[in-house]
Amino acid sequence: MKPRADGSIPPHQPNCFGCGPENAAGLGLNMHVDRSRVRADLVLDHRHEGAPGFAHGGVVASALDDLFGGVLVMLGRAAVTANLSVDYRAPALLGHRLRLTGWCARSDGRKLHLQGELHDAETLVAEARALFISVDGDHFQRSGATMPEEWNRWLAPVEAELPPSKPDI
Ligand SMILES: CCCCCCCCCCCC(=O)SCCNC(=O)CCNC(=O)[C@H](O)C(C)(C)COP(=O)(O)OP(=O)(O)OC[C@H]1O[C@@H](n2cnc3c(N)ncnc32)[C@H](O)[C@@H]1OP(=O)(O)O
Repeated sequence: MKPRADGSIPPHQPNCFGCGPENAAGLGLNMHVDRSRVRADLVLDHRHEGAPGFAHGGVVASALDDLFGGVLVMLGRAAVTANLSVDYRAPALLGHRLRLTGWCARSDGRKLHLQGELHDAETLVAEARALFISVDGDHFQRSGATMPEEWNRWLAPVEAELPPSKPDI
């Protein structure tokens, strides 16, 4: 799995909660590569509500987690979230166009240290740090479900160091 020629990132799989177009309960993220970052716009609605008019914090965390899944595609690494930390800086308002940005701060063997931000125009709404751990195909066999064809190439183990990247926002 890799970004398309136009920089857009294909869904992890059609039913992915974050980016799958066939998941009616999903967030419908459309991600794209912008230099060494991944970006996506997100408009949340009443399905995602916590306090009246505000997005649920868990939904914000899910969006950032899946955005990191887009960074994995950009990097060509198959990995899973080991740790995700979110600082909520301002309420995420329903109906507003929110912008997600994610990048790889550094890698250390199997460990990928990813960072991301969520903005509403110029307002920083949330920032996240995550530890992802590279995995191979055996990790996903445990569900017993059929893996998407395009994951096969992605799931080859990779140990090489990745160059650091920083956001430009
Ligand atoms: C196609 C795919 C794409 C999939 C993309 C699909 C869509 C993307 C969606 C977003 C991503 C998700 O939600 S993923 C779903 C949520 N995540 C999961 O289900 C993962 C569940 N956890 C696991 O399966 C496991 O714990 C792993 C794979 C993360 C690690 O297990 P392991 O492989 O046995 O490795 P282990 O030896 O424990 O750890 C390796 C090193 O990492 C460190 N380490 C491990 N966990 C942590 C931790 N929480 N905090 C600090 N450090 C940690 C260890 O100390 C060790 O350091 P050292 O001793 O080497 O120094």
